[in-house]
Amino acid sequence: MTSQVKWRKVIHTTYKILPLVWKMSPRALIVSHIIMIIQGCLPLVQVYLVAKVVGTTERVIAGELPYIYAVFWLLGQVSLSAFTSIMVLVEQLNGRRLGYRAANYFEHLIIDKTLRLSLLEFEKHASYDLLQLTSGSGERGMQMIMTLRQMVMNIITISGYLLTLWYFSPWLALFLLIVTIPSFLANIKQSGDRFRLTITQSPLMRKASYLQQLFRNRDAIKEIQLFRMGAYFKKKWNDVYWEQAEENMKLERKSGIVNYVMENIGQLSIAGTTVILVHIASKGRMTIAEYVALTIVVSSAYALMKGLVNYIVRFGEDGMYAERLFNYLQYPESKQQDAKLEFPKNLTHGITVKDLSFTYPNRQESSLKNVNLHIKQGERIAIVGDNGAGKSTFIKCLLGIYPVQNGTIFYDKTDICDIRSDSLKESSIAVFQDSVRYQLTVRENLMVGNMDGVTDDKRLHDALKVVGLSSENNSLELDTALGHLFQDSTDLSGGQWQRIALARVFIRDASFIVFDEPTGALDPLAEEHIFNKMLELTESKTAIFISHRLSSCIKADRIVVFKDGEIHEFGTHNQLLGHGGYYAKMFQAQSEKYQMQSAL
Ligand SMILES: Nc1ncnc2c1ncn2[C@@H]1O[C@H](COP(=O)(O)OP(=O)(O)OP(=O)(O)O)[C@@H](O)[C@H]1O
Repeated sequence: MTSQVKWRKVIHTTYKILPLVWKMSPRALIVSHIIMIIQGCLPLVQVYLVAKVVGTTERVIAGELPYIYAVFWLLGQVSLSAFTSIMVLVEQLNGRRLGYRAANYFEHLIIDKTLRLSLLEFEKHASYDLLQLTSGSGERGMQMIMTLRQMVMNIITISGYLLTLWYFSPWLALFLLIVTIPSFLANIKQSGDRFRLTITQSPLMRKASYLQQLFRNRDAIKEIQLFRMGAYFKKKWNDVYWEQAEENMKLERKSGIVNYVMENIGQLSIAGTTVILVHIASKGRMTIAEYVALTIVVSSAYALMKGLVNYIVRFGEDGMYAERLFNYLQYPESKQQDAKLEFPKNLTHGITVKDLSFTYPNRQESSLKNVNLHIKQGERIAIVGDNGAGKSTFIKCLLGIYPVQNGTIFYDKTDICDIRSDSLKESSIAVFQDSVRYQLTVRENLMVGNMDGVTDDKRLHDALKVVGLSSENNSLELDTALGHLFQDSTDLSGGQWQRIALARVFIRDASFIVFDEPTGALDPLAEEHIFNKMLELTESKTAIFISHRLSSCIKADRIVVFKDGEIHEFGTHNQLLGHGGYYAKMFQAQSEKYQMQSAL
């Protein structure tokens, strides 16, 4: 993102935002504009009333008018002030309402867009940053509209003031306009500096906030205390904090001096204008009442013009932030969005992978290289291999989480690229080693497996029973809130959270099931029990298990060994042992470990 306010972009963003705001709440926008016009005219009426009060009082003192006339105009002034306050209140409430709606509406746009983006986009640093930067951009967009409104309101009032001054002397109006120019230029310059600093500081701010958050995260605190890293992280945060604060203070000092000079120039300008007024009055071309009213006009017009400059600057800054929202919304979407076909209802032929290669966006080397594999319908495949061999990447491609870059994947005869994304997700289910621990109820955590089955308590209880979380003596209630973030919630152990994730599979009728090391935190008996249940469940289904515990893989129909992104070996357990290759070596190493442990 550019670190300068680009006015062409700001205007472009305004064009895009205005129709959205209109769509959100036309009534609130109309009300807002009517109030804006009224508010823009009120200061002129105020000046008129001041002139009337002073003029009438003068004549009352001179005995030309009865006392009641002065009271009448004073009452007019009080009524106007009450009316102005009501307008301000109505506008504040209306503005708030528009603000809430806008924040909500823009957040909907961001969430919907996020759901349509391929996960691969988030692997790219740039798009991840972009998502981070969208936070608050909706509010900035709304702020832009409100600022624009304020600008128009100021322009209406200023025009009225300038016309009034012009009526008495065009020089008055021109002088006032000219003296605002330095303040305008200084403000634009300051705004550019401020915006540039915010953008260049953004990585620093994120780092400071990350380090600060470490001290607010339960798991991180555990490690920090245990490894006595507190002082180190605190110093790291402190350094980043002050680096950022020093830069801010430097800019604030500079701005403070410029503002001081501008303020004094402003006061001198008002004094200069008043001298012109005195000169005109001395020529007998205005009354005392007009003189008083015009001095108010001069100081109010100057203040409003200064305000206008600030609004213009803020408008530019908000526009640049709001532009991020549109950048994000324009991000290329997953190609899967255009796919039209359904996932084959009952797989008959199975899954065929041809020459599949995959490279992560931020890496040079491919994580999958020309993978070829046919998985028959109803086959249970175990995938094994070293860390980083490409197992998870492979199944993410199979599940359509990552788009196919090179090669093809067929479900029966249908190319994965032609299968509608929601149909693919409906027909498959996967449990990962790092499943999300939703800080919600047990029921909601299970819902992730099957939204429709959420009211079928028996089915949910049965699933909990299979994974050992519901027994006659000790049962997890479906409406128990889980986690540690909210009051009255119960946290689970790592293994119990894994069981929750596994239970999702047992409430879903998917034809293709994937387990990506989801049993690492289970005790051996539970793992054996759940593994047998998984085999039962997947009896006639196509399933893939990724596991580092080779003893669990023996029962699989076939084992695929991944090495450096390629299929190194595949066959049944006995075939691979007989082959005496990498699998046999790994199996031997694990068996020896168990034998040694049992000998001890
Ligand atoms: N998001 C990512 N961005 C860049 N590279 C990645 C990403 N995820 C994985 N990789 C790289 O791709 C390769 C394959 O990773 P993958 O996660 O598929 O391995 P794995 O076999 O599942 O490993 P493990 O057994 O440790 O889970 C590794 O070299 C890894 O560093």
